[in-house]
Amino acid sequence: MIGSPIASRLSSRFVCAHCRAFSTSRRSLVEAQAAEVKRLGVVGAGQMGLGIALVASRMAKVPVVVVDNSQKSLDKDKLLAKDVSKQRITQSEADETRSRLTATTNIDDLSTVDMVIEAVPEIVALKKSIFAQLAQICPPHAILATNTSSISITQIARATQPPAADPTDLSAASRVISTHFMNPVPIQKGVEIISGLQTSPATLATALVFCQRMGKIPSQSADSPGFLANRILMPYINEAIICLETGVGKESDIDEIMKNGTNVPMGPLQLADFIGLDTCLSIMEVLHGQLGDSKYRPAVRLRLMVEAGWVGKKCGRGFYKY
Ligand SMILES: NC(=O)c1ccc[n+]([C@@H]2O[C@H](COP(=O)([O-])OP(=O)(O)OC[C@H]3O[C@@H](n4cnc5c(N)ncnc54)[C@H](O)[C@@H]3O)[C@@H](O)[C@H]2O)c1
Repeated sequence: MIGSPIASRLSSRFVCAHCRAFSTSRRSLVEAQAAEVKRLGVVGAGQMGLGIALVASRMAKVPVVVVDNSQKSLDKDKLLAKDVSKQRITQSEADETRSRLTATTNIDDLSTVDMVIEAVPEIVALKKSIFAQLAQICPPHAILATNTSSISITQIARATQPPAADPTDLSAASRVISTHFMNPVPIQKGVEIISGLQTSPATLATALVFCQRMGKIPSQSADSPGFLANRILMPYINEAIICLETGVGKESDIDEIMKNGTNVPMGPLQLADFIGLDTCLSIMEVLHGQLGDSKYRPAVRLRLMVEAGWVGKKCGRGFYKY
């Protein structure tokens, strides 16, 4: 979809007055095609899903149904407490944001949403099974979005059709799209929007407009392994891990030189810990498997860390201890 009329309509930040007028008319075309999202569903209440739910509630002010198969993930008594104590948000804003969230372990509770965003772990079979269920449970107009970091949207969309179904019946598949939010969702402005082969222009328009209502700045990528953000970011992180395992540098030196030398808030190993080493490994496997180039081979140390269960900040240990 890169370069499509829809792609160009939102990239009007640095254009001349003439082009801006042109883009504005394109933007209204998109807005005209977009459906209003009055109620959102989120599947997976981990670090990304919870962030998406909070930002949608706070910024777009929509009720959000949050589904997770683990009650532990849904028990978030202290949600937003840190933001209140750091004065990033007032107590009443936090109360209002929380009041729009409904937590449940029952995926059938998504039967009344206009859009759902899936954020379960980066496992192909799991995502496919969730989308097969969403196609059955959600209303026939609902947008079915995934937060996948690397899995093909076309492949996920195909999972909404039973295996024996006619592949040209796009009633559900045309509503599948990726809204790939960046971590941490409340802070990062960027979101990558990726259409599969089956995605309709109306689905794209609805996703673009809703992400803007959430206060995000969408960029579009083709449905290609890793899309844009992880095609660039993950080989960088993987190379940092190879530098560590081959003794080119130790953790602190690798992170400090990249932090102080490229003006990023954290170095690649610390960033990997924040993303989750399990997620990093899954993405490298997708890049390696689907692009077939040995330059995407996951670092041996990355695989070992995941095997040890040291998957980063979320478990208390990764390249650093938390
Ligand atoms: N972590 C990042 O930096 C990052 C950034 C962008 C995109 N992503 C993508 O977002 C997705 C989620 O990543 P995360 O880091 O939030 O993972 P996470 O492990 O923090 O959370 C996943 C959640 O999904 C729940 N879950 C598992 N199976 C489920 C099921 N069958 N039904 C309902 N809930 C289920 C788990 O209980 C957990 O709460 C992945 O696709 C990942 O690639 C992650």
